Amino acid sequence: MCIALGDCVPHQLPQCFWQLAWSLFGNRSRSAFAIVTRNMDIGNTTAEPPGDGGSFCLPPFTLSRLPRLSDYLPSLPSLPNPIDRIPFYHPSDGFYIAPSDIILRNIYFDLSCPSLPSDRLIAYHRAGPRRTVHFDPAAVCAAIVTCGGLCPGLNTVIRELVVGLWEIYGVRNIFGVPSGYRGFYSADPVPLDPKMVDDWHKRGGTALATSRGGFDLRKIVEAIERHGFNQVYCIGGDGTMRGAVKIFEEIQHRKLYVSVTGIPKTVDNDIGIIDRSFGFQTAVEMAQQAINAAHVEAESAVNGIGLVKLMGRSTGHIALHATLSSRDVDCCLIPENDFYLEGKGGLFEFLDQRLKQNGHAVIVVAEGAGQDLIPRTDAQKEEKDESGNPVFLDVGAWLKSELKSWWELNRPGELFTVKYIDPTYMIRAVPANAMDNLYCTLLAHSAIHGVMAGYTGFVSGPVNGNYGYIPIEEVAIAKNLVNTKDHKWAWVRSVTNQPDFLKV
Ligand SMILES: Nc1ncnc2c1ncn2[C@@H]1O[C@H](COP(=O)(O)OP(=O)(O)OP(=O)(O)O)[C@@H](O)[C@H]1O
Ligand SMILES: O=P(O)(O)OC[C@H]1O[C@](O)(CO)[C@@H](O)[C@@H]1O
Ligand SMILES: [Mg+2]
Repeated sequence: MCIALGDCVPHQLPQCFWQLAWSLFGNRSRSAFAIVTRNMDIGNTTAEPPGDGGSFCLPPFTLSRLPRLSDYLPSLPSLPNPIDRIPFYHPSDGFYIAPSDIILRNIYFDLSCPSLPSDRLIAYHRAGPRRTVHFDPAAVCAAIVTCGGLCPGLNTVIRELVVGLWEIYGVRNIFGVPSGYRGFYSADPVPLDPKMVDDWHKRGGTALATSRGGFDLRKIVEAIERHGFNQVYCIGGDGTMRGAVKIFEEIQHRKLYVSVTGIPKTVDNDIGIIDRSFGFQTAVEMAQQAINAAHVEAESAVNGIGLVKLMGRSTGHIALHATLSSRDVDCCLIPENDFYLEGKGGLFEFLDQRLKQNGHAVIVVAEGAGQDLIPRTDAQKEEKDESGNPVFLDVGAWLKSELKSWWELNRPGELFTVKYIDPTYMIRAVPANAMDNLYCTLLAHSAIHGVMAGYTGFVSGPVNGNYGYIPIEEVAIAKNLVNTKDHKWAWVRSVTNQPDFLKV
């Protein structure tokens, strides 16, 4: 648990902190509280919880340093935020975010640990408009690019970048880069304005088009210079973020007056640090429709199995969340948890029991699960897509065929059917739902505020519900895997009663 205290005098902190903490949360022993003051004193206090009997000391938090254009361009213009002049906003006290406003990466701690690991004590700058900006709106030339696979909400982010830049900051030169990173050097930029993007949030896909591969750093940076772009918004997944890191580093190396920001996108929800990626909720909702259909098909057959393959290259978040929200699933297979088919504790034994009990069963499998079980040629082992991601074999089709062989061998002549549903692209090609649209708007506007304030090489995103600015390198390497040792996975197993697939 963490509390941010606004205007406390540091020496009064323990007293007022506990009063506030206790008024809010009551007597919860072993909760960790970080102390944050306006003058950037962070943590490092010893306080005794009333009635708890113990005392503890939180080490200081480390504020993750955000790159700024002023790191290498010392004489940038410093201008009042144009929001001051917009009648809708009336910026009041507390409207602008100060450099001392931070958010915490972790908000729970185990105080019984002898020393808290420093990588858990990280803080980030809070996202939002700053009092001064380092770009004159009239001189801004913004580029927006979408890379990697589709994800619900891509068009909303583009729309909100255009509308936010135009309406909030008065920027008039905004361009879409067609077809992903390769479009910087192989296509003409498309001018964008609010009228043109007006209904894009209602459309699936990306109106700018996307692609994999084609990352030629020299050509991309030369194109940025040639077109005069000074703000580059890269919307994409982990690969896109790694590419954005390289673009940012090269721009820094060349000392260019160009700010680069990443807006994390991935339907798989495999990007770390941020709470979740946009479009994920929408994808889970769509996945549930496929599970419903599989359940109806399975229930309506004799010894029916409904099999649904969902996206999730290296993570099973979609499968897990769709399973938990559906409650019709008998077994959820994800890449983070190996499984096996035959023998004691295997999938077949489990399904045999379920069919005897219920007459039907539903299996959800993430596309990256069980890949090591599927026989493949040497060429197939080496296959990669244009971005270098491994190409998977169809686990659903393989499982369907294995299930049929198993049944024919063990219960020949008895009725049995497997209905395989593959909604892979359907769950990501749809427009974002209401909550994802809202999320996309906040992401886009946070990114704009950070860029206008002169930050660069950063990603904006929600961390424990608060929007922050995170150095892009950190996001590019942070992976969000399903933790099969935590409560959520235990919850899946308790809902499905599926085996743990730990061979005994
Ligand atoms: N290490 C890297 N360095 C530079 N560019 C990269 C790197 N990895 C990927 N890219 C580029 O980023 C773009 C998108 O990468 P990729 O196809 O892996 O999708 P992604 O951004 O990870 O999104 P998703 O996985 O959600 O579909 C591609 O143009 C690819 O060439
Ligand atoms: O067929 P495509 O467009 O390469 O995308 C497939 C991949 O993209 C994702 O949707 C996102 O990375 C993965 O779940 C999936 O493996
Ligand atoms: Mg990726």
